[in-house]
Amino acid sequence: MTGFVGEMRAVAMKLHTKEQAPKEGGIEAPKPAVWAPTLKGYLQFLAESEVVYDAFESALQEASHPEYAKFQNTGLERTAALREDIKWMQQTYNLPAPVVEGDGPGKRYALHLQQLARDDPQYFICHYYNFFFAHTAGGRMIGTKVAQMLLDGKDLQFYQYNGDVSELLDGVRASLNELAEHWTREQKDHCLRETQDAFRYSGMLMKCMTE
Ligand code: HEM
Repeated sequence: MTGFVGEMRAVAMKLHTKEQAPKEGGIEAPKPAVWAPTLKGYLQFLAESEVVYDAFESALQEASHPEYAKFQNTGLERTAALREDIKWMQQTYNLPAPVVEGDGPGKRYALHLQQLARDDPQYFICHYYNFFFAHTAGGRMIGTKVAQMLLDGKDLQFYQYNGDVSELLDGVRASLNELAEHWTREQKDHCLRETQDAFRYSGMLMKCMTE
């Protein structure tokens, strides 16, 4: 993959375990014990994720840095789809509305993103790339697995896009590369250094599935 997106991808792939991404993962980790998501936990994960997508999408709309406008209405937005899925899960499985706590992983990440969007565009863009692209790769794999285990194979709106997702991703890759052309080498390195934190925050969200 060319341009700065290629650099961001290479750093992200090294932070995967070999179990997660056998071809490119760089981390040797013991095989996890049986992974057992629950309906309640998965619903919580969707609700926490909605808060995070909303924070990303609102910050991009607000565009406190004008270059964020490139990432408005890309077709990768997920907030509306998540709202539908959350309603569907509650109704179908007769579950209470999930409560998103102020000190939970979704709200904490959202708050952090609001601050980064204002104060540190390179860090914010690093989170944007990792969060939105992870969802279409490993996120989709997890979604398929959970659907088979718990939802009778139901394909949630969260995993469905209007149009060909690989074309949507290519459009965003081109915008990311264009944006980074205006960055110095120091700014690019600064952006890449935030990848680990993007993994850390996403990891906290994913933990909800098994709780
Ligand atoms: C259980 C967790 C995960 C699994 C199983 C997983 C798996 C994968 C796999 C197999 C790929 C390669 C896709 C391909 O190009 O063929 C990938 C790509 C990627 N993953 Fe993950 N991943 C996980 C978690 C994460 C997390 C937490 C992040 C960061 C927040 C992340 C960020 C990315 C990015 C940025 C790519 C590149 C996507 C692209 O080039 O389009 N992944 N993941």
